[in-house]
Amino acid sequence: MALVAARSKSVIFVKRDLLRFLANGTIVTEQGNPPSKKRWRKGKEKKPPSCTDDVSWEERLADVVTPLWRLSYDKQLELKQQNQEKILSQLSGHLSGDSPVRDKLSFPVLPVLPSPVRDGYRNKSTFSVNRGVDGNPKTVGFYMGTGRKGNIVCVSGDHLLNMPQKHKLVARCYQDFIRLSSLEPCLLFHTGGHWREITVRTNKEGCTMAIVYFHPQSLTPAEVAVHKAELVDYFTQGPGSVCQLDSLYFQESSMTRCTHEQSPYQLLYGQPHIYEEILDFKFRISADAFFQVNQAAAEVLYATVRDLCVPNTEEDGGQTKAGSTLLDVCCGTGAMGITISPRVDKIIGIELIEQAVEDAKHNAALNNVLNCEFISGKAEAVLPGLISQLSFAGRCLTVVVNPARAGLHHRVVRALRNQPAIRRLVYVSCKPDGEAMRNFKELCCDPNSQKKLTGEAFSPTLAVPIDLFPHTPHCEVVILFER
Ligand SMILES: C[S@@+](CC[C@H](N)C(=O)[O-])C[C@H]1O[C@@H](n2cnc3c(N)ncnc32)[C@H](O)[C@@H]1O
Repeated sequence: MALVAARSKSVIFVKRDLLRFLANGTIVTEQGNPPSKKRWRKGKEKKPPSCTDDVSWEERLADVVTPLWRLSYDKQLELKQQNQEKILSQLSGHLSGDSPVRDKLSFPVLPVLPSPVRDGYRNKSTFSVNRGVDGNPKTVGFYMGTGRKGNIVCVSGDHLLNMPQKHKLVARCYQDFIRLSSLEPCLLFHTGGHWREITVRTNKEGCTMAIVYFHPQSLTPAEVAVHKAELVDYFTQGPGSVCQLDSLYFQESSMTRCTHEQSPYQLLYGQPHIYEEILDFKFRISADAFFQVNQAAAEVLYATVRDLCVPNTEEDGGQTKAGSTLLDVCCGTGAMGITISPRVDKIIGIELIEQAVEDAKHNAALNNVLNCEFISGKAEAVLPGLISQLSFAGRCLTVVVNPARAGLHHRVVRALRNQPAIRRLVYVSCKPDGEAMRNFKELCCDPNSQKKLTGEAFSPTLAVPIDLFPHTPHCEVVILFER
């Protein structure tokens, strides 16, 4: 599903830009060519096929998942820079009342900070199960096409540049396991079957967690238990032991995505958590919790966020800013707040996923950070009341927000905008041209009593793009708003 979605807008945009970018005689393939018998030529010259060439399924998949893979990393960064500037000039244009004009930026956009690791950087991958190119319905990889059109093809991700070897190995073993299993795969929910995706999480040290998703259909718990035992046996004693899994989870789910509360993540084997290090802080991550997918680039991101939230601290000799509070909205496992905690008096984090909040509390204690408090709930439900309860006399209130792609709920934007104690707001987004743009405009527009945006307007004063996703068109951007 995710892949099908990823294929839409951004891929089309990149195709167009790639064509423009490579205009000097290089032809970029079109999507939708028929499958080819040509095999993937690993290690050979990356020659882009012409529009008339047959294109292998592997190449087509790489063009969808990592559409910049043919470009040098410098060219990828150049393209991302242009894209970020184009998106952010929309905001400038909107604020000045002009139509958005390219290059007309009213605030600086720094050069994209590169990812320290370019290949195999992902620490989390989810592989689907579907019909392969050879028609085998027990194929583990990434699928293209849609169920509605009946043209789904699942292709192994072994050649994808952003995927680490360990994730590929676990996916291959899972495919081997389900091919041995007597149960059918669950290709479409309404047509039955059981084996669904597998998610693999790894950390810098190579620890590995696998989460298998399973549709129980009408199986009894005792029948499901037999297949869970086979799965454990395969990965601990059988051929899958080559993966050296540190944890094996199992989730029985009859929906596309279930939270732990809706259907618990069952630990079948090993350690309940995976740990990651960022800027010398250690973080526990639960099966269900969000964590940035590129650990090395996440360090660049968190250092940037910290410096924009609490600047000049180095010059102050690393002193805590007296009377300062930081609100970390959509805080996940607490990584942003905790990495900023030495520089402020108090951190308050808000997060929807309960397991992530538990992780955040644990992480504060794990790092001996005593000035953090984490609240579980929807930011739109928690924040308006919280902001009105806090006393700000003489206190400096800074906010960092890092919502999911859906952006911030308008009640959150309203509460932030209408609290005069907030002078600095740092917005972190992996999709600034989507719902986040609506948030930016509401933070910065003239006061509007109809929309209940009565507080003084913010202005964007600096943007720092950071490349967390080499070979893809995506980029994280950190925008500083001040007033
Ligand atoms: C992009 S992640 C950022 C997490 C964290 N800042 C980090 O760097 O790891 C977005 C987070 O927002 C949480 N979230 C989504 N909707 C939310 C809401 N309405 N209220 C609070 N948190 C929400 C998600 O569970 C997820 O942990």
